[in-house]
Amino acid sequence: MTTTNRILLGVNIDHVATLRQARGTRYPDPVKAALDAEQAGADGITVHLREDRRHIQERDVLLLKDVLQTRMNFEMGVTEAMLAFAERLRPAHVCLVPETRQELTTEGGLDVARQQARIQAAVQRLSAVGSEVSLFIDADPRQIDSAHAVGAPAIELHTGRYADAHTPAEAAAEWQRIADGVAQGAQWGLVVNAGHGLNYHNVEAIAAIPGVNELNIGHALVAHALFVGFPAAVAQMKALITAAAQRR
Ligand SMILES: CC(=O)[C@@H](O)[C@H](O)COP(=O)(O)O
Ligand SMILES: NCC(=O)COP(=O)(O)O
Repeated sequence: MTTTNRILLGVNIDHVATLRQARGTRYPDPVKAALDAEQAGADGITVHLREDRRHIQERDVLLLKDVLQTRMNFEMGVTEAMLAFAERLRPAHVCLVPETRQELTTEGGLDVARQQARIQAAVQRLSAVGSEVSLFIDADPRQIDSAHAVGAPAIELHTGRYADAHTPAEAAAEWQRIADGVAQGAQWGLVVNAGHGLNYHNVEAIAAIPGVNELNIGHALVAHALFVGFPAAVAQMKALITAAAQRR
């Protein structure tokens, strides 16, 4: 496995939009948050255009496409409408995620193993317009093998179960599952990212896993920004993960 001490921070701005949508106002603007995040050290900006449009809107994505100086990581469900939208948008990265309307948040990874043909077709369509396609999956050996089999160049391992662990033993077991998943993905030559539920208290152990390329972090960062401001929240997270990655 080729390892590097460098780790990237993808800042997810969905929940800036959540606050705006709660009142139907023009503020706070996720586009401003994205620009502030870039200035504070974000390596990329992640947005999830959900089918129910509960937070990010098309308007946000189109504006971001024009103004971002880093790169957009566009999260989307695997539907014909979203595929057609992404083909027109041509983001630098697309992350395919599972989506259901009732869920509070993305509760698990994409089941690539059970829908290989459908995911492979999506990977091919998005790769054809120049996007690097990543699959948001659980750190499950079968799903990682399937991600490789369908031709995805990248995966993002779902860290939600690690973040939600109730005991240190449970967290350690989930951490090990993720570390094993990173090693397996790297053996296949995949770019391995991780994210979901990461915060200022639990992120360092994940950032210290050799081979992790990028962490996508949103909810905790936006929450912290309420108290310290968006640039400081991003800078603190970037410093934390950069220092942790030095310990690899
Ligand atoms: C796919 C993922 O983990 C994040 O984008 C997350 O979905 C943030 O948005 P929600 O909280 O709406 O799930
Ligand atoms: N893909 C995970 C992501 O973008 C951010 O998830 P969260 O930090 O908002 O839970």
